[in-house]
Amino acid sequence: MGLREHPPVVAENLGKKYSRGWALRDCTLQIPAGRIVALVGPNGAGKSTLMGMITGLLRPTSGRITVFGDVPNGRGMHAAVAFLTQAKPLYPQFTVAETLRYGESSNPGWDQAYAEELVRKAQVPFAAKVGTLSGGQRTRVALALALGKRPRLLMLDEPLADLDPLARETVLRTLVEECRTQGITVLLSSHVLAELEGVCDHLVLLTDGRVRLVGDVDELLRAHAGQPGLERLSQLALSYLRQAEEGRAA
Ligand SMILES: Nc1ncnc2c1ncn2[C@@H]1O[C@H](COP(=O)(O)OP(=O)(O)OP(=O)(O)O)[C@@H](O)[C@H]1O
Repeated sequence: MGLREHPPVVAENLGKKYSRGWALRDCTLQIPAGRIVALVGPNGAGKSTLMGMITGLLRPTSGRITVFGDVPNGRGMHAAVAFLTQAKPLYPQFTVAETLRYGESSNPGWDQAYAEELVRKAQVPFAAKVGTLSGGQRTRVALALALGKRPRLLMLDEPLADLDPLARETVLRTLVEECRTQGITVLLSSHVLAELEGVCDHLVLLTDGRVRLVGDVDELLRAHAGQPGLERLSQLALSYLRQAEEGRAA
């Protein structure tokens, strides 16, 4: 079976236990190709843990995970996956051009022309040192570095958290347009439910290390049709987050 026929992520009874207990338990889900997936859950729900197991940096304690059909081996990320976190590990002393050159030297499938086009679209000067850029500009460079790899799955762990609302909106819109055009599957973790509205077409909602809700947004909304106040993705997610919170308090 080719790369494109395997779903980007398949998890079966996946679990991760740290010294303090289970961070993720009995996680069974598929992330279908081409979707923009919202990964939602309160602090400590297990979102980063799930992403860590997709990258292979974290080993499962139980169950199984495959990424495009392969079991992550911990020896580096799957070539078809790019990962962007809030930390955006860019070298501040590098210029933007040097940063892209670094991307070229460390990624076999690197597309220099595409990465340059993304930087140009963002109007970030190639000669500027990364350390002198604004948060929004740095995010655009980090995004060019991630997309220049030509990934099939792009994972974003709260990458917009340090941006102002306008920059968030611009970066998110650009990102989604780019990924939809290229057919890239996106797994986007965010605490800002409103900004996922109209952007994400699939939802994975975790609470207390368990999958509470998963599926295409259309289908989930249809399944809750007729329930007032559950007409939108953000409302649906909020209602499940509240239920989990109330369950914990009871
Ligand atoms: N290295 C670690 N050692 C011990 N416990 C950990 C470790 N990493 C995460 N945990 C715990 O696992 C649970 C899930 O953490 P995780 O970071 O996956 O949650 P999250 O949903 O990404 O949270 P946030 O929204 O705050 O980023 C938390 O209880 C956390 O304290």
